[in-house]
Amino acid sequence: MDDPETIPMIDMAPLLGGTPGAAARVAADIGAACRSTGFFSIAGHGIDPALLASVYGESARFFALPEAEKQALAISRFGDNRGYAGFGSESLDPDKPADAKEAFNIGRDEPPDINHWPALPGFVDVMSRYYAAMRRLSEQLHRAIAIDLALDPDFFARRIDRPQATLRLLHYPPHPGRFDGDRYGAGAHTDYGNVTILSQDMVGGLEVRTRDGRWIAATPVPGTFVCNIGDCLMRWSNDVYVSTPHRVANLSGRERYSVAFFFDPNPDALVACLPTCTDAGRPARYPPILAADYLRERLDATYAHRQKG
Ligand SMILES: O=C(O)CCC(=O)C(=O)O
Ligand SMILES: [Fe+2]
Repeated sequence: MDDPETIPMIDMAPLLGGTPGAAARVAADIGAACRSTGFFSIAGHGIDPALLASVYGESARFFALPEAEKQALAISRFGDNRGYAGFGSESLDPDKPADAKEAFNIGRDEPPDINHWPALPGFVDVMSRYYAAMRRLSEQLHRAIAIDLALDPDFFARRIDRPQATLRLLHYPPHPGRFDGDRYGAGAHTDYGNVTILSQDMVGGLEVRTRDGRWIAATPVPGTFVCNIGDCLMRWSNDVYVSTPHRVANLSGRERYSVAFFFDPNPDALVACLPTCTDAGRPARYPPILAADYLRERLDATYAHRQKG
């Protein structure tokens, strides 16, 4: 479990329907991963494979739309982190050239639904169902995290019931030109929120940096998701959990599609050092901050169009 070379595979089924003892063991496994590499894969998660297949189908249809139709939905037109991010609009690693990818972001769709949807029949229904399923899974992960951190198992529940969660469809064309180690599909970065749940196709290309600085492949495994801790939960847990750099290089010569779900707390959740993550030898390292302010800070650093001056 603590081998920094591999991303552990955790069967979530006992957490969802097992005895309290079995659930506690899953929580402990998740916690061990969150403390070491900050990455783990999950099986037994209960997500319908047919729904996931539909998400990939709709995603491919969306990215195949004419450029003008996609640009009409550009995030930069709306400024609310929803919509289309075209090639060159984003540098996850600000020291590198823009990422070789395009993306489409969907935020919470409870009324009023302020997402910028493409005119594709079926798209909204599929994405809304997947968003809801990912939200439930994120809540279950937070319950496990609370158990692992010796908090009330429901500690996070009322802090994540209006989450700032984003479903993000991603498309990486074959890497442009010869790979020179400079331009990535997604430059090295950490995620911003609490947890990310990622589905990737079988093409591969996601890499994770180990604690000792080497990059290891997060090899695709059918029917599973890759989960990782983001900076917000690292801060909340006083660095007990780690948010780990990762990147994507699509050197396969094929198109790569992935689907990320970034789950961040309620805007008004106070991210203040968790009581069980501090003691005399480990004072709180960060001042409290509202989750909305923290997320805004981090997004501003990524999107060129948000940068002022
Ligand atoms: O596409 C992937 O496999 C990972 C994407 C990612 O890390 C991100 O968008 O934050
Ligand atoms: Fe990421």
